[in-house]
Amino acid sequence: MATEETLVLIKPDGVARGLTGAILARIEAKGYSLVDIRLVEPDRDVLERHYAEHEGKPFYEPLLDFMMSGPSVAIRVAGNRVIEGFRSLAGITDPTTAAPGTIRGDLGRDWGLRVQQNLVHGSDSVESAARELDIWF
Ligand SMILES: Nc1ncnc2c1ncn2[C@@H]1O[C@@H]2COP(=O)(O)O[C@H]2[C@H]1O
Repeated sequence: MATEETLVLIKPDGVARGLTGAILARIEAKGYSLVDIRLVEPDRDVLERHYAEHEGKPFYEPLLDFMMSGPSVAIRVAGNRVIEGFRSLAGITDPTTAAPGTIRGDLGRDWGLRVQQNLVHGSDSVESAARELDIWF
């Protein structure tokens, strides 16, 4: 089976809180490879493409504002079954109830804002990974 690739984003909250190193360490400790990495300040066009499926949802505009509030780190990560593996490592969307042991469960919480600041993003399928890697790299 060909090695899979996924897009991981360390979102502005993770970068601003100085958690980039801790999050990268978890990805590496799990045994995945960092293939490419860049610090990005995405414009609205990039985010509209990335979050197209969420357009019209109540959190859409707050989400785009949040994602433009500071730099993110975009990482191309490779490994066998890395798409589901990273999502397991990240934990569920809501950082308050994400399981301890996961990135969101250990390092995140709800700050009472209109958007869930949940530290990381990981592609959810082979198709999404290809599409998102093309947007960010
Ligand atoms: N119900 C929600 N309320 C606020 N923000 C949300 C909600 N659901 C998803 N999000 C945010 O929208 C993002 C969409 O995908 P992400 O994996 O980047 O992480 C999600 C959260 O940051």
